[in-house]
Amino acid sequence: MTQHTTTVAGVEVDTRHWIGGARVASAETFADLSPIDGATLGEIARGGAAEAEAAVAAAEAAFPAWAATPRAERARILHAIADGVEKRIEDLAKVETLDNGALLRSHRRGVMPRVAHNFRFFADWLLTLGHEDFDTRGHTNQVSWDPAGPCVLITPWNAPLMLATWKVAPALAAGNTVILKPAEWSPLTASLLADIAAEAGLPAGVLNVVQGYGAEVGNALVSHPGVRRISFTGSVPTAKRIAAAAAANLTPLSLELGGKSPLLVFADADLDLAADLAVEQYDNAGQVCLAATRLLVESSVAEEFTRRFVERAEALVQGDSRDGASDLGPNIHPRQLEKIDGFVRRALDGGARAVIGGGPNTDLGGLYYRPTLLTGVAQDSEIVQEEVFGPVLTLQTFDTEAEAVELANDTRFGLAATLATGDPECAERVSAQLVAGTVWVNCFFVRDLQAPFGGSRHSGVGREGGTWSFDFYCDVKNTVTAPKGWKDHG
Ligand SMILES: NC(=O)c1ccc[n+]([C@@H]2O[C@H](COP(=O)([O-])OP(=O)(O)OC[C@H]3O[C@@H](n4cnc5c(N)ncnc54)[C@H](O)[C@@H]3O)[C@@H](O)[C@H]2O)c1
Ligand SMILES: O=C/C=C/C=C(\O)C(=O)O
Repeated sequence: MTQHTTTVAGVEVDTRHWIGGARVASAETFADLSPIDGATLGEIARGGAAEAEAAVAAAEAAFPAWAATPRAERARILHAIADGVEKRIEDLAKVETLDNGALLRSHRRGVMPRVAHNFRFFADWLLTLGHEDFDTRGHTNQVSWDPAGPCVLITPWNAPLMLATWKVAPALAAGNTVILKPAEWSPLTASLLADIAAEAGLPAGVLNVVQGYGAEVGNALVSHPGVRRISFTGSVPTAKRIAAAAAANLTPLSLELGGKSPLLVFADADLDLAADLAVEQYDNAGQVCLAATRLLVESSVAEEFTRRFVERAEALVQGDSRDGASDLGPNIHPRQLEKIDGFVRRALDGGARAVIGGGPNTDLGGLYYRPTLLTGVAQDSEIVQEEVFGPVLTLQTFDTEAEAVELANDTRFGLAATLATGDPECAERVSAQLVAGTVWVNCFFVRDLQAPFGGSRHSGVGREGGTWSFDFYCDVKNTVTAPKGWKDHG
């Protein structure tokens, strides 16, 4: 008999889909492995075209009633989901850690509280959306935020529940129904979210979770003509496939993609702060889209900066993600480790030098890669141009502000940039010239959910966050009403 649940870190997780308020199995399953020790965490339902069809049908059927639910009631239910997340932070943190290998302490303290905040923030923001009235020659214009319909949300494995709920919450708040397809390398917390949402009173069919491979059920979902919005976070090659599928139905898209973001360190920077910011780029074993993986340092301080950076990087503890002393856990999957090592090997063969790291951590074995810093890298080399998505940074130097900007902008990405400088005018001048969705000055990863978030160039299409999320997830309407007794003689 097929098992429909698995117990992970003492937490029972349903391994089936959640469609129309019911658990649905598939004939086939796939194995979900833990990056920490390679253990099989569960056999997960492997959806295909039939499950995609059923999920879209459920989302279509649930849409009219949810769209007609008063905003205050939708907001109340989203807050109840946040309450449910907060009650289960420990369960969610433990399951996510085993599933994607990120640090347990980060999941407990930062990520899962942020998941709850995603729901609270968009519930509250919904209630602030105005009916902006304005006047045109006596006529009133009234802008309204109408729900769009079923939304397909496709998410990656590097921060599974955080990145999923950053889309689920605004999509639901806007009055849409949702089909969430989590990444196949980290499917578990999405299933727990389905339980939490049902317990919070979210009506059947409003949130559906479909498991399986991108090329199978993912492709069927994004190709479906009944879908009104597709929001995707993931890699550039997948984004191109999804955009092509969406084009056939003209389905509006939001794409949050990869990056190769710079950290610019100017000579007048607080070098301790700059080194702290640089070392932070190893967080989540480098599997962060926003990571500033290219350190661009003014020549006159490069040696001193490097010394302070290396001192900090060498103090990082690599080990089991459940251990509170660990700063860096494993990478997600053997394929990812091979990919990371391939980038580093080719860079070293091409003449780069590893200041620290440069290969897998053979003391720990498994999927641990040593935090790596490469110098002697050419601007047009693969290691400078392509996203590694592992704990690998490069360091290049510059002599002038203009050169710093030129290097910073010289990739096909434009997700984020971080500046370390003591001169606010320099920060302002440089920020104005950078191609990036977010620029942080003397800080990193400070995220206010009302801010626009997204990437330029190949880092994405569109922005989400605050009103930008509702702009995407709603059919925005303008109703123009003539004054009483008005006749157009025009
Ligand atoms: N900009 C951001 O906000 C952000 C945040 C996190 C990660 N990322 C990026 O995500 C990437 C890492 O994630 P990944 O390796 O999981 O990305 P990926 O593109 O391989 O997969 C992402 C998701 O897309 C699905 N998918 C794959 N093929 C599909 C298809 N043909 N149709 C529909 N769905 C399909 C996968 O199953 C998965 O759920 C990195 O490039 C990273 O920079 C971006
Ligand atoms: O790995 C990428 C992390 C992205 C972060 C967000 O999307 C966010 O903070 O909302």
